[in-house]
Amino acid sequence: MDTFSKSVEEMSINSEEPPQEYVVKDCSFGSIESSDPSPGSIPVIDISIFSLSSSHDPQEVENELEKLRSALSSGGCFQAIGHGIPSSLLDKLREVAKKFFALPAEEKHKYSRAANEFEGYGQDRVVSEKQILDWSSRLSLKVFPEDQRRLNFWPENPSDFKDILHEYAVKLKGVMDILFKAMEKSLNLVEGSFSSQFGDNSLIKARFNFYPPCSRPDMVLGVKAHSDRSGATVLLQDDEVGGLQIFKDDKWINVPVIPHALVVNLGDQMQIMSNGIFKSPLHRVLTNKDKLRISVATFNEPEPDKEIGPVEHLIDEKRPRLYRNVKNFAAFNYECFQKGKVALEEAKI
Ligand SMILES: O=C(O)CCC(=O)C(=O)O
Ligand SMILES: [Fe+2]
Repeated sequence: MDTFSKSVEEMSINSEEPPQEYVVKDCSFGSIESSDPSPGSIPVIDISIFSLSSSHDPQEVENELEKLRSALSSGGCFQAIGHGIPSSLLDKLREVAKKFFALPAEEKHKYSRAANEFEGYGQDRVVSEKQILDWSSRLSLKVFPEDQRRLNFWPENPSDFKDILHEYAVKLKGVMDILFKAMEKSLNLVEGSFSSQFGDNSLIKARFNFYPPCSRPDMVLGVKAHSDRSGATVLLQDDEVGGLQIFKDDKWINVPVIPHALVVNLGDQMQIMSNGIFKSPLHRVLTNKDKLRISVATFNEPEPDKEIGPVEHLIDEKRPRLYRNVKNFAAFNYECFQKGKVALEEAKI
């Protein structure tokens, strides 16, 4: 068996030196050591204030909307508290994820992803020989629309995996709705300016990330620097182990672990819809020598066939249209990636 087909889980158990394919050589966004270890400036926003049932003072709401607008137009990222998803459910979601990744390899391979597909269990999609591989395994599942679920990829073991993911996804959809309304309000847009662009059958995809310990955290990344191709991404981090970093003001900033907060970062499609006002941040994940890390990312994407583009109200002489309309951005993004191009740049006018 060549090193290429060995899983990171296997290599981690044997404390193997990572093969060349995993070693980050020339990173155009700064080397791994260039990380700024100082506590960063990722804002924490109490989003309970944005919910319909909230009876807060209008000035207080206004202040929080301003905080949201500022977070999304600078770093493109914040930590949401007051989201209303019970802590016990978040703990259970991390628990079923841990149990799944702890299964024997043969058991997990029942859910293996086909080479050219995104759903299922596996590692990076390899598109070029020069590609540096991520030190992680993933399980990707489409959760909405519900009738598009491919349940053969949803683990039978642990037996409560499906129910817990479903319960989380339903609650998360509610959180996303609140967030989109707040984002629209924060830019004085009419309700639906962003959300209606997603269509009635918008997608929510979940990605369970597993980062086993790595003997060379100085040379290998859990996930290479990337921006998400989603509209918005909500991430449940590990409750103990950090590693996620956001590129902000030309520095890598650590996203602190707040066990029951949800990290919200925008994806490329919201940068397009907001005509570049909101940012889709570059982010990456460091590896850890001793501890494994788990995260669950959920991506909200427009219906693939729906054309999206900058909201008219955000285009004027001072801020001319930056992006053209695009559709099926996920496929477009993948195509660009294969050609070594950046999708967001290619969508520019
Ligand atoms: O594991 C994390 O903290 C981030 C994962 C991520 O960026 C992704 O799945 O797109
Ligand atoms: Fe990401």
